[in-house]
Amino acid sequence: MSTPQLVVHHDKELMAQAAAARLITKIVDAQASRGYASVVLTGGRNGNGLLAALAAAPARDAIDWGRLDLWWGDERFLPEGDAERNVTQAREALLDSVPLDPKRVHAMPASDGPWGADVDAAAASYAEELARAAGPENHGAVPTFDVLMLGVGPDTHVASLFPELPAVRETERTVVGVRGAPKPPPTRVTLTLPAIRAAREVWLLAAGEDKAGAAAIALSGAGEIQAPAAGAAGRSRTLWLLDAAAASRLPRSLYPPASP
Ligand SMILES: O=C1O[C@H](COP(=O)(O)O)[C@@H](O)[C@H](O)[C@H]1O
Repeated sequence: MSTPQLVVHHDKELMAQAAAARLITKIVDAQASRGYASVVLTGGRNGNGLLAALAAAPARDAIDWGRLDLWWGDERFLPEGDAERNVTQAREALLDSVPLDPKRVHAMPASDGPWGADVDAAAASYAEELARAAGPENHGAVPTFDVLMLGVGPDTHVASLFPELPAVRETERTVVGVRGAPKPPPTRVTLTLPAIRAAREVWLLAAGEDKAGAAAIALSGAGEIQAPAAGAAGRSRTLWLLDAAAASRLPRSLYPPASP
């Protein structure tokens, strides 16, 4: 696993714009070298802010939207079209305004889908969808995502991995159902830490004063069961994208960087 790197922007608007620019470059580079790119989206305010910034960026037209696979890190297990579903919010922020290939948009199941209210069956079906997309080098688990984004919650949760709940302890399955989440809605579907760690790059997004405590805890050596954000890392890069407010309680040894 890679060691976290930090980039701190002045405010959350700038953070969203800079992260969107970074994502455009990543996608364009992956498409140039491999023919397609694979990105995992996050829900939450910071993730949706990034998507809105991407929608407003003229350079978005550099992306070949038809050769982009989109997955989700987690979903609120609600009916299709519910305004609180992460996919609904992503569609509003960006996806409805770009020419994606619908077959490459892998939304997580809804609570009124083929598995009804059975969140475990819904999670298992998403795991199967991921496994079908994985290549032989991925050992049948999940594709090697180019970038996997995670909004960091004020309690250090990422995706729907909440402190101390069973999902954050999962070591075998790639996707699990969550019940009793402390943030509504209580029932969710989430990638697990093993699936997250299969990504080439993991980007953690934290903007706003309410994220300052979470960033400080996760980056100060906390365990992943107590602070799930501490366990999120990419194979080749782990990037924390913060604004100054979210970085305000980081230990001096981490930020600002020591001068030579
Ligand atoms: O519920 C969720 O919350 C987190 C963080 O959201 P934020 O609004 O505090 O930024 C998000 O990462 C996750 O995908 C989402 O389902």
